Amino acid sequence: MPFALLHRDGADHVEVLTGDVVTVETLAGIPLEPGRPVLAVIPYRQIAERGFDCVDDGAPLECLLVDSIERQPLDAFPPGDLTVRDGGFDISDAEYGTIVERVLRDEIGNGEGANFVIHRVWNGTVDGDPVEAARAVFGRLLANEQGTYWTFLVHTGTRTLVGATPERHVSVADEITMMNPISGTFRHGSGSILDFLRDPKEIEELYMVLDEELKMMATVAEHGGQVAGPFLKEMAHLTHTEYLLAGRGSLDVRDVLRETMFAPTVTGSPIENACRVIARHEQRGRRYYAGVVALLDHDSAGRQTLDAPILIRTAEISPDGTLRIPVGATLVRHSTPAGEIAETHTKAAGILGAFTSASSSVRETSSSSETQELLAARNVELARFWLDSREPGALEVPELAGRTAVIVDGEDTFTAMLAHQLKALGLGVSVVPWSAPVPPADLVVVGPGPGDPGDLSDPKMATLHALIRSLLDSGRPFFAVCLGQQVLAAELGLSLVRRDSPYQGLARDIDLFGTVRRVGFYSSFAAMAGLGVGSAEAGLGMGSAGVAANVELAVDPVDGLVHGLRGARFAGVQFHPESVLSRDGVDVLRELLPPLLAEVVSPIVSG
Ligand SMILES: C=C(O[C@@H]1C=C(C(=O)O)C=C[C@H]1O)C(=O)O
Ligand SMILES: NC(=O)CC[C@H](N)C(=O)O
Repeated sequence: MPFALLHRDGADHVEVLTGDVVTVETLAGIPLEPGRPVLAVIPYRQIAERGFDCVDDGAPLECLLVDSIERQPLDAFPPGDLTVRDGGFDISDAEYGTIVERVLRDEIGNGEGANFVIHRVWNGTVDGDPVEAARAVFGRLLANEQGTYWTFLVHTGTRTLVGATPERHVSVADEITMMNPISGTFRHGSGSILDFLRDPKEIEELYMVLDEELKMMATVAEHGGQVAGPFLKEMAHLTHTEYLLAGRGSLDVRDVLRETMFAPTVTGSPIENACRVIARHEQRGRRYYAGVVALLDHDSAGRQTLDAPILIRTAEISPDGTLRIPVGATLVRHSTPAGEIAETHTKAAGILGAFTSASSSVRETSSSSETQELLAARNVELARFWLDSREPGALEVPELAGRTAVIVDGEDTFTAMLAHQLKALGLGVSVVPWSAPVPPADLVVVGPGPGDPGDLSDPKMATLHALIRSLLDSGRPFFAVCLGQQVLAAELGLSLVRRDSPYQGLARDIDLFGTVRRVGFYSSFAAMAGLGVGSAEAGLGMGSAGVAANVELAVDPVDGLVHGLRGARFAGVQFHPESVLSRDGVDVLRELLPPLLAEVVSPIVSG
């Protein structure tokens, strides 16, 4: 008989759900009707619905069609007894460390993205009835774990999932959509929480997933939103750092689930390429790891609701007693194999501890005025654009108001954030994929994207080079961001270099055409100023006829790499004005865009 036990978000009770289970192929196939909640167990392979790569292990999308929900007190689920044997990770520490090295060198170092989560699986065998074992563990997690978003047990008849996940993936209630990026992991007893909070790797990791989830929010909360945090997420064995994002949207909750498959905290960014990187380096399916369990329902006013935590810190027990506990770590430019190996052990320890011992000893309260100060300091240099709410029209620029922009997406949904910013400046904005024709607009924006900008055997790069060339030749106004900027620089005759140390998820102050700007980078490549390295104007005699003589470069005085460039009808920046890391991103757009549209007759106006 299928059932689920849910202890949600610190409630004083457990919800006991029963009903029948159906298997569906797609998220759109989840049968959602008023008056009958559905608990859907969504495997990672579902990400193929977005057209993204994954190793297909055939794990089914199962839905519990809920007939009854009963509330029971927490003490109705005491910790129980069980035995686990033959345990160990499927890939050794050494093998995992080798994968970490490879991802840092071949992927992050090569412009494929900023952060990637690679998992490994602790396998064992549970003696006796698997459902009874899962109940015993559920009771132990209720008693011993803390800071969980959901502690739960789902038994679909064919499989049993039991876990204590800290992380809300996405929720919708009262028309408010919320997401909760959690990243940064401190193992209790491993030193000082203050050192953890000051560690640049842990700080940058959280910013990167904040950026990636803001991209998702820009799609699913189209009416705008706000960021709260950072906060500490204190669990029994470890403490994480987190932000909470809230916004207003109007999508069907199944579309919200599809647009957010799956969290960057368990995949990476940019997400589409992260899925390729994961498939390439993991070479096996993820089953339910990094997927979600989702409760879909309607409220008393008939509006849809959704509550969906991420399937991490979750064990799967098969009918034959096979136990799987998958865990992963976020790999970023500062990662070390030893550090990430240790992190997978730390994360496994919470849920594994519930299988191997009835009590949990480690528990710490880390919050203090010092921790609060360190957390608060993290927002000081972030973009107020994403942190504050403002009156409609507050940022409008007269030269841009009423004009149109089309953003060409190079496989990084930073374009959704750019679209928000350009709309705030007054532009009418559309976004098209790089593979589609570019429709008429006053301004073309060539967006960021993963990959090596010089690799013309890559169809995306070839297309973007051709696009930039035709924009240069036609004199149509355009703006280029990151990958777009690299392609633009190459078309202007500058050479591209791979940075010794990637600028993936890095904020810094730069001199941009005479003004100091704090901006965020997500790049491994950059253009090198040809002549006159170190000067702000090195554009003369760069080769490519016609345009080069009038190009102004913003060059880093230390390494001679180009942060930005501009001509009469175009401008490009190597950083991301749309990133939450770019405190001055909107100001840069307000400076660089209006001159591009000066004296241009709108094709819309001229018909
Ligand atoms: C990937 C996992 O956890 C995620 C990754 C974290 C990190 O890298 O610091 C922290 C919390 C989770 O968002 C996992 O538990 O398997
Ligand atoms: N964000 C981007 O556009 C990155 C561009 C390029 N792939 C690099 O890493 O340099």
